[in-house]
Amino acid sequence: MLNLQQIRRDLHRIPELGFQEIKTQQYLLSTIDQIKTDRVSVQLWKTGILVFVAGREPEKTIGFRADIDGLPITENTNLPFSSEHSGRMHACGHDFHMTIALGTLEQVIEQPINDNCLFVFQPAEEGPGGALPLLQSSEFNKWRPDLIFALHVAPELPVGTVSSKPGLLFANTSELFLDFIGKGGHAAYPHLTKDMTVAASSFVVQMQQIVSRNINPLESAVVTIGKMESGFVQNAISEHARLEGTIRTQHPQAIQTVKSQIEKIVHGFEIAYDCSIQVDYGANYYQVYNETAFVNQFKDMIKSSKITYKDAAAAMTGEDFGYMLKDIPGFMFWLGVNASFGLHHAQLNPDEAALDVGVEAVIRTIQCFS
Ligand SMILES: CC(=O)N[C@@H](CCC[C@H](N)C(=O)O)C(=O)O
Repeated sequence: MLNLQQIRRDLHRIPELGFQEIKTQQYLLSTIDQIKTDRVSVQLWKTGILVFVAGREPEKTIGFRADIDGLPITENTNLPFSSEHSGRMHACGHDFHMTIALGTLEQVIEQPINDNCLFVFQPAEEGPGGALPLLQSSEFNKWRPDLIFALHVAPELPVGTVSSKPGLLFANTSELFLDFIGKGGHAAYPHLTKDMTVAASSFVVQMQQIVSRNINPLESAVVTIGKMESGFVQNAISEHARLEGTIRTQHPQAIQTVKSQIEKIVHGFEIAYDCSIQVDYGANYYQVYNETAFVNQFKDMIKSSKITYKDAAAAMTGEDFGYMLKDIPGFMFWLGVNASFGLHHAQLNPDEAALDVGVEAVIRTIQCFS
């Protein structure tokens, strides 16, 4: 029997960024090898893995997706199994998602169900996005599921709890990268330079009015700059600044509204600061929109188990799983992991007691839809 706590800790030590999940893929493959039988077929897709388990009397294929990448965050938990990869951390719980998928896979192999199951270990959820190219791949389409679901850890929910809602669960997103190019020089001669620290700082503040003045107050949108870089030394004026952020909206079309406002501000700043500004929107994710019938069936099934069900509110998090739900019926739910620090925090430390709850919720969901 797989030791899920050990697996989670092993995976936690080796976080890798999107499409660089080489060690993670190796680790997953060797674990799958330990439990594989002749019912099981394994297919690699880039740094991800697809595992197909043939059912006893299959009428359809049920998919479960687990994302496998880490984040460019330096871990600060002091855990004995902290990240061994400098500047990388499983700060979004994907180590939990993978472990729960493996634990469920083991159970489905040991006690096969009627329908086929597809376990999707998907790379690059945090960026640049693995779900969309995977959906279009021949590897995925060979075993294309008839329905698919996924979970995400929720630090604010107690262990033993799951949560979901019909309709919109996660937002539409777009990454945002802005490069400001001006003219550097001595700190004492600002009049001879085009100072990109001042331009970029002012841009961050100006952008905060986009949502409040352009989005219907009854709808939601977020513009966040998570990273700001400028200059080399305290006594020189910076000729290059870079802002990295993300746009989130409740409605798909509102992403365009925000982008077009950003472009207007860019144009004004190029004139006002006599500089050039390059805009790159990086990866864009479609909203996670849950099918009502699946969520209701899931809710009823959970209520008949020891796990607690809570109705969720929509969140402004993003997920490229939204692309899968755009094409394939299904849903996503939150799994409580009771942690004091939230997702994307360097001190995130989910409670490992949630691993067994996750496996139970996933196996019950597969059985419920089979
Ligand atoms: C669940 C979660 O935290 N997902 C990420 C997805 C990132 C999408 C992309 N890199 C972006 O920032 O727009 C999130 O940050 O919500």
